[in-house]
Amino acid sequence: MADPLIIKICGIKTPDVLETAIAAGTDMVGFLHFPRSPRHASVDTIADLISQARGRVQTCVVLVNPDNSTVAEFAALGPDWIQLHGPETPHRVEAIRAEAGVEIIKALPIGSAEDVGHVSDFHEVADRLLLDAKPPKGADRPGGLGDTFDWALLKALDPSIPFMLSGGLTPETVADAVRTVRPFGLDVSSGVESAPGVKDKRLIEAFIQNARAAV
Ligand SMILES: O=C(O)c1ccccc1NCC(=O)[C@H](O)[C@H](O)COP(=O)(O)O
Repeated sequence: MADPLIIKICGIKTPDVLETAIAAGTDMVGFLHFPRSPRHASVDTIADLISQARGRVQTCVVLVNPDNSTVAEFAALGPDWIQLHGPETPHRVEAIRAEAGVEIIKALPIGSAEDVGHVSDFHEVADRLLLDAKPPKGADRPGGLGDTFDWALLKALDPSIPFMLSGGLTPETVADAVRTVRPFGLDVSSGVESAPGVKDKRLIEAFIQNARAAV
């Protein structure tokens, strides 16, 4: 039997959307703290959402290049994961992992063969890797842009490195992504929204259903 596919619905900021994602069968949920994002949630909101999700699905707080006090503040809320979605170096990821005492997902931007070459630098220092589309120059945030990258670039990746796939996935494209790329997990944000930051129940359900049917 194939390993179960791990699905993470990212950028949840309200209790009702959290309930929708859990009922639809997600494995993980992501809460984002980055004020420039349409998916930004305050510390208090994230604390409440983590409490609501605890013991039901895995929770992940997404941070961008956080300082030590920010890491400590969010680690104290008791998420299962902290996702680092900025330009953190391998050394910094390792330090945050030790400091937080929480498992770490490192998101890595992929836009070229050179980017694929850097993935192995993070294999030992993070608990999971998330490969996402590299944002265009001048983008106001490093993720959640709904852009896809060229999955063929991943043919050059060391096959012993497991990863989650992200970047522009939608209910229409997710089955192809699962069959073509064979990631152990998926992450989605824009593709399950009706407008930036507004999650859509039917899109969440369709995404999860189509992803699981493709395994
Ligand atoms: O979603 C954001 O606005 C965001 C902002 C800053 C850092 C990370 C962000 N998103 C993190 C994610 O894990 C997204 O789900 C991932 O980039 C995929 O997004 P999308 O292409 O919209 O599905």
